[in-house]
Amino acid sequence: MAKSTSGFKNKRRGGYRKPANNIQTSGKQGGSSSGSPQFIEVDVDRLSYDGKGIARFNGRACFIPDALPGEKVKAQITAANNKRVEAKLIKVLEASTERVTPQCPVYEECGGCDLQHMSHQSQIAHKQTVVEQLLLRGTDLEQVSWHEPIVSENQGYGYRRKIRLACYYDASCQVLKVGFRAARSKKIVPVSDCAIVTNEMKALLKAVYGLVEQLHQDVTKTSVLRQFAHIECVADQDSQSVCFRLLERLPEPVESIVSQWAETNELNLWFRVGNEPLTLKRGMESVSCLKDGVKLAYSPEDFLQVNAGVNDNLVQRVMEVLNIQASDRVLDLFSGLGNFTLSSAKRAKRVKAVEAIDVMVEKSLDNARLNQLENVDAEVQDLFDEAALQWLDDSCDCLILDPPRAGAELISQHVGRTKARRIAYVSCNPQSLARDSQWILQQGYQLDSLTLLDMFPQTSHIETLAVFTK
Ligand SMILES: C[S@@+](CC[C@H](N)C(=O)[O-])C[C@H]1O[C@@H](n2cnc3c(N)ncnc32)[C@H](O)[C@@H]1O
Repeated sequence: MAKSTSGFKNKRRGGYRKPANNIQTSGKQGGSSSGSPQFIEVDVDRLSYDGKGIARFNGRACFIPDALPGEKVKAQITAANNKRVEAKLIKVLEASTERVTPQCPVYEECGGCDLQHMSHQSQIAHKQTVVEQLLLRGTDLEQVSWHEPIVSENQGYGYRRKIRLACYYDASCQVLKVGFRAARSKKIVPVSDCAIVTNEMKALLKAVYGLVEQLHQDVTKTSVLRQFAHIECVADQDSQSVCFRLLERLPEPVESIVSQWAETNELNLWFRVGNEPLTLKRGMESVSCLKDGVKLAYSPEDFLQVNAGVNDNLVQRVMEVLNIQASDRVLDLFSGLGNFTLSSAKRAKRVKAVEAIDVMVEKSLDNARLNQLENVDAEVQDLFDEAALQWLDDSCDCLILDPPRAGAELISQHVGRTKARRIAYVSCNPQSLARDSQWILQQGYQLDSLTLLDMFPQTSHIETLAVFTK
């Protein structure tokens, strides 16, 4: 793979996130006392959990995005306090063998990815190390055992099937800007050549930018272009959908330009205007198909796992490790549209799906009907609320947990009450996973295995499957 060894430009031009712990952004401790920029040359020793290179500088940890362990780099200090220094990469002086050339033409500006400069294999190894360190630190475990990771194809490119495009009408140049936000900034970066999206999404992006161009020609009223808040796009082999999130309804002639555009590109077209309900203007709800034949209907605004290939393998792996028997009751918590519910229902006696959003609960029941599954119950519950514990006692043989980043602390604290023999915990935050694992272990479960899920390659987001048994 091609290596980029020098002249690596700063990719954080768009802005700088002021660190929380009272860090100075003036020259007092970080820059020179005159306030002029301070450049340093340092050796990078390791990566932080969120993928920044860490070096030592004057006895403090110095965090440098885009730098890799084993590299000597020139960096510019952007902020500092007594404990830590923040710096931006100016130049790689000696490159790591793990450094690769990012495929995306807008990688340096866009806030979407932060690890494209690291080989795909090293990203996976790094993420595995982070999970292991956090688990060993946060629990009484002395070692953990790993399954083969579930790896994204194509070296971790071309996988993302769902994106949200930010929109901003720039009155100074009378232009509607559409794209991803730059890192820690409101600036919008056009992403017509985004390298991490699916081929179908690439085609859809081309179509969206074509529509934006047409609107600039046909719609002269700025009051119309201001109405675009954001655009949700979903595109994979199964279907392509777009949802325009609008502040106010578009005038009829403009709406018909958009409808005609959707017709020409054979897209499912949705609008959400202000707080009004989501409406399907053209086409139909999308349906995603899993390997085991399960069909999942969804709209572009629903939570959908962004990496279809990894998700499909994940669902099958969860089914395997839970080893669901025909007499089993399965409890699927944080169930969304029923991604795990339906495959479980094909194997189990009965499945109960629990989720906070009522629309998702309704859709999971619709999805059960779509798959002719009659053994699914679904209900709305806030699983961070003590009231959710009332029905936990002796509720299942197998438990699936797939919480948001905050994790599932309350449920983990009481998980023994479910009487589950096996637990599959799908985590998108290794810190909450480590905390919750300790609660689960304290109730007599053992951690059987971990699987690194390469759900978000080229980014520092970490997804893991942890399997507990009793
Ligand atoms: C990571 S998603 C997983 C969804 C689903 N399991 C899937 O694979 O598509 C987390 C889900 O938890 C739901 N959720 C978030 N907070 C919740 C809460 N406090 N109680 C119950 N569900 C919640 C979200 O609405 C979302 O559907």
